[in-house]
Amino acid sequence: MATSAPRVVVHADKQTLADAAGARLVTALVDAQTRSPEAQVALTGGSMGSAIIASVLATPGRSAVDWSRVRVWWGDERYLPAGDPERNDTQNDEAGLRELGLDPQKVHRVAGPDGSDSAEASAEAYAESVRRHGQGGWDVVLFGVGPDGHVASLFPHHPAQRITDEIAVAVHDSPKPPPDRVSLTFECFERSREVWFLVSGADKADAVKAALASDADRWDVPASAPKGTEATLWLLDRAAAAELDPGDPTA
Ligand SMILES: O=C(O)[C@H](O)[C@@H](O)[C@H](O)[C@H](O)COP(=O)(O)O
Repeated sequence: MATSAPRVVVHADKQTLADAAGARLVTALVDAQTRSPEAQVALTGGSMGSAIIASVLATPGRSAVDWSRVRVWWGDERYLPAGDPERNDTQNDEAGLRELGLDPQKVHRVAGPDGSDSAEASAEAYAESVRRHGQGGWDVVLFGVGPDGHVASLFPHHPAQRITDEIAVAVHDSPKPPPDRVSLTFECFERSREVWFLVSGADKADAVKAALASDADRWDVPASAPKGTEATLWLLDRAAAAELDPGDPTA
């Protein structure tokens, strides 16, 4: 599948980055709804995953989106009971997701131990939901990036990232707590029109540099792998961009 080369956009600070990405997301969803009846977005956990939702909520133009026609997914989820404060969806809810006017039937949450027998069963059920309701692929996939270069719950040198021919996988022994997670796979992310990495802070600067290196290997730096078919955007604040070479064509 054709992929789009990464492009870097640097904002002054974390709040500006979140606000610009929030406005960008509103526009992307309006565009998606002019192409097809439903827009499909995959959200992320972590600090930027919540920050962009809070910014969308504060964007005046958000009413231009028909939120009842947006399908929401998560690139990964921590395998914890519904409502657990450590779950990505709970954190997104607290940031304002519930206030957007989404149709709860179209908000696809990953089952935790209260709704599935195992992380494997949860991953299989999630994959089935994607097959049933996400056939067209994602309009926008949001990723945070860890200081180790992970995306979603695909970690460097972790066997789960080697799994192909699956839509979603169970992840155990995650180096970032909690240890048990469910993640969409690299293969699944290939079905993305636009992939956006939202990265803030000096502790991420080395990971950003490594992911954008022309010889980056996904086994070492998972964030180097996902690419959109139409756009691959690295949306950074200045601190996260600090290690990029100003002469770099992507910078
Ligand atoms: O479950 C998670 O923790 C996330 O899905 C993870 O992939 C996150 O997005 C990155 O670790 C960045 O997190 P921060 O933005 O908090 O650094």
